[in-house]
Amino acid sequence: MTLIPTLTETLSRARADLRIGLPVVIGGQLVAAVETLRADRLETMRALGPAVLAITEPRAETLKVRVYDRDLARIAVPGDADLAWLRAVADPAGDLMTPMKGPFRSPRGGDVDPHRAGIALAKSAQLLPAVLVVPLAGPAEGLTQLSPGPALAQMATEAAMAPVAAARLPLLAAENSKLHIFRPDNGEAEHYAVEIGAPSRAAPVLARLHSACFTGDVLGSLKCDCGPQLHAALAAMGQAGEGVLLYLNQEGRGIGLANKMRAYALQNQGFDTVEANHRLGFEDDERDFRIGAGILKKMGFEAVRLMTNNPKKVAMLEGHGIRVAERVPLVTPRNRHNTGYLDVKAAKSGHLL
Ligand SMILES: Nc1nc2c(ncn2[C@@H]2O[C@H](COP(=O)(O)OP(=O)(O)OP(=O)(O)O)[C@@H](O)[C@H]2O)c(=O)[nH]1
Ligand SMILES: [Zn+2]
Repeated sequence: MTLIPTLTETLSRARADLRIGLPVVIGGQLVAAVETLRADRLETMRALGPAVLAITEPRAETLKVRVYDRDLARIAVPGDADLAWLRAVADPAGDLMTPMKGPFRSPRGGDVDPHRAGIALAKSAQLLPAVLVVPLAGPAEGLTQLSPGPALAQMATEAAMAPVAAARLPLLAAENSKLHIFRPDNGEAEHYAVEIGAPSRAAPVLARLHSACFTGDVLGSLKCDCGPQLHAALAAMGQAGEGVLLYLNQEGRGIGLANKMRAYALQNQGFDTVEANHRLGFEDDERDFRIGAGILKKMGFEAVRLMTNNPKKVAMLEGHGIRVAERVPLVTPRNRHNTGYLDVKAAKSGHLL
């Protein structure tokens, strides 16, 4: 029994630090998220040594920055660059109005795991994936400290998840329903499971893995198909008398609502849903599907009849120990606002629509 924080707990602190604008120390480097960095902290950091801005490969592609480190790129921060310059590299909002002017100088060689761990933390904090990295010579009192290798390994490991509470919850679609709450031990968002009826654990259960969409699920946005899919899935389970719907808090395919709104703003400039994610520096889909598989297993389900049009969800579930006995299509009506989005999902993401 010890009071010293575990690596998972330290990572959770580091994520919170980046969100509020505090740098963290990763492998002797001071690392700060560009999105939340304050001007006075930037000054303090720059006084310590040569500053490097680390961005992801998709963002580097947009900015025509050389990528020497596979999934990430480094830019030497010019002497006269201020916070606005850093933000313009990180945030594509102004790319078309005021394009960033290169050429960018890209350092090579050396250990980039601190940069990589910093970007992974920024992503998991749902910030723009861009971090400022400055070498640190002396001690850094009060700052969270991490070793890059173990930090990266831990972040790639499946989060432990525990059931927290459950209660009966009569729904319009099915009066005999129960809501279960699951909490990951890494400080990330809780996820929910709606259990309808009393499905047998011995046969494939009618299931839906639904990713949170505040705009579609709550506001009735016409830009996507999420709201109608959520209600159609619950209605189908109500009609069948049983089923399980996981409501996974992976808003915006895992990038968070703020970044999804940045992506929508880019879509208003003419980019499609996949291009917008890339310009922001994200992959098309940043969701961790092990979470859904883990919750199903925790609830005692081994096989599902999965309501989805996304073949990747089927493959991911099968890859993580849940047998998909059948794929049940979940096609909802098109409208003039979502038809382009649905076409792009079919063309670029392999959705069967
Ligand atoms: N980044 C981003 N996320 C979006 C956009 N439109 C919708 N989303 C998110 O996409 C996710 C859709 O999730 P799902 O409906 O579960 O997944 P799906 O991969 O489309 O697959 P199925 O609906 O099962 O066929 C939600 O988290 C939405 O918030 C967008 O333009 N950009
Ligand atoms: Zn949606």
